[in-house]
Amino acid sequence: MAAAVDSDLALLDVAGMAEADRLTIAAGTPGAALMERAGRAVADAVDRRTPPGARILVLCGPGNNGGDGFVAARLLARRGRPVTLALAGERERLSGDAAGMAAAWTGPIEPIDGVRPADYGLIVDALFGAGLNRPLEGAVAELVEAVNAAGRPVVAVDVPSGLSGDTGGSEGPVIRATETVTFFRLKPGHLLMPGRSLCGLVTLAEIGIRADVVFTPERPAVLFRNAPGLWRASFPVLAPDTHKYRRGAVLVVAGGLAGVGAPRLSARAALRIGAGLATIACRPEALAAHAARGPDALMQRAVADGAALERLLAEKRLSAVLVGPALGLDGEAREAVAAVLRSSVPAVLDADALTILAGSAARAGRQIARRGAPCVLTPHEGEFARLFGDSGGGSKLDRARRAAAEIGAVVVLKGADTVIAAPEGRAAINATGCPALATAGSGDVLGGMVAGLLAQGMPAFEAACAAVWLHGRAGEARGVGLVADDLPEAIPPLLRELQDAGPEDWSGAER
Ligand SMILES: NC(=O)C1=CN([C@@H]2O[C@H](COP(=O)(O)OP(=O)(O)OC[C@H]3O[C@@H](n4cnc5c(N)ncnc54)[C@H](O)[C@@H]3O)[C@@H](O)[C@H]2O)[C@@H](O)CC1
Ligand SMILES: [K+]
Repeated sequence: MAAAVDSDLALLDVAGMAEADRLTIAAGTPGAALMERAGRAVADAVDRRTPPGARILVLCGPGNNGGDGFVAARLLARRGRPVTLALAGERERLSGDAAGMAAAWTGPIEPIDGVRPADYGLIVDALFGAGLNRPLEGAVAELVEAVNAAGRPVVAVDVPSGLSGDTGGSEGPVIRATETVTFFRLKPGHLLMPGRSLCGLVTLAEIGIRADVVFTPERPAVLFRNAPGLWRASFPVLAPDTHKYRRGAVLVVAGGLAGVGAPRLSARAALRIGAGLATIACRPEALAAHAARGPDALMQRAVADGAALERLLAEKRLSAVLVGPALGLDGEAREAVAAVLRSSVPAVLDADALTILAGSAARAGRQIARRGAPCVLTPHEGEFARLFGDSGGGSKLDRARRAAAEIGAVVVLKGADTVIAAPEGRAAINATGCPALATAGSGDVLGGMVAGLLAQGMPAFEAACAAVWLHGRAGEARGVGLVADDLPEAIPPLLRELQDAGPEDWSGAER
């Protein structure tokens, strides 16, 4: 993996950020210098958000997050801002750089009880950041509720207080921020739900942490936010002399008459994302129904049983297979999933195929290991739970990563904060998309997009990340009122946008 190329998109969890801090300090940058720059970034965000006369309330906690708050307060006061600073805890108990920054603050330090957030034009939340280790309670919890009730703009330092930077969750009250200023790299909690919706705008500030010291070939980034920079290098490009088989042939394994629509959405999406050929393998009784519906570019083949499907899967020119959408759960459906798992074609398992594997992740893992071709699983939370149970618990990121390692396949755990995890440990969190994507058939389109990219030779993790990102953007492009049929049609303009931007400009399309 090209760690250097991807490190801009890296995410750091709490432990990773502490390590980045430690390595940078060991390489010669004092911790106080980092804190000074962090505080300045916060003060700059406040300046951008408030008119000069607005009263600013800075709420500081007992650790380094509070230290950043002391710096911001000092700089804002120096810029002529009316600043009130309140400290949760006792000043004498501050230590290290935070104590140094408190000493440099020459204004009064108020206790937090008695502070009325509604009296201020903006509130800086520097109560707790990466060091949060238990739910907020007592006076601090009440203060957080009062801040949220005041309805004033809130600039949170690093993460909204009460939120876990690792999981995006909280077990007690949590600040609802207008903007969150974080440092060096985003944290998983900024992207995972509900964290993403509590952070407001997330601003990333460079504070002098050295990427070249933090990410090295021996210690590459493994967590990422999903953006074109993560997969652009392997995204298919049409060769001038290409032909349809070289572009890749996708087989979508469908069920009977009752499920004609879903596999067609998948096949259409595979074609739209660039596969040269898409064929639907269906039960004989469904053949006429498939043939009667567009688009004419789609092919259909009747397969009477598992053996017939195996012959199709053995065709040399086939380059990816998708099984699951509206497949059904009967004996024939089971045979189809087994045939795909025995084949050596890059595969996407979705929907009913995942339900068929429910409770047998270990056996499926052995089959996947034997097949020696990439495999991508695209469960939503329900399918994931049926297949992997709680997968050891923890955050959505933790669960997806453990599941991918367990089953030896790329796992796409879908939702507003889709996580894509590879078996060797890499994972990405996606932030494109919109609630309108929660509609029937949307997942079938995604499965087809992954299969279409696999068919074009994209590695499984990159194919899954690209498909998820583009699927989200397609949803945004169509917006409210979309139906799944719209999504494949929204793909070509996105491909053109990416193509026209050129590799060096793709960062402009990142989100
Ligand atoms: N890691 C880095 O590279 C940098 C970190 N900085 C700041 O440092 C922060 C992390 O600092 P700390 O590790 O000191 O952690 P925090 O400042 O987040 O909080 C730690 C303190 O809060 C207490 N605490 C935790 N949860 C509590 C709860 N629920 N109720 C009451 N007390 C609680 C802990 O016992 C500890 O005293 C970051 O979030 C960031 O704002 C910046 O100064 C710049 C550089
Ligand atoms: K905070």
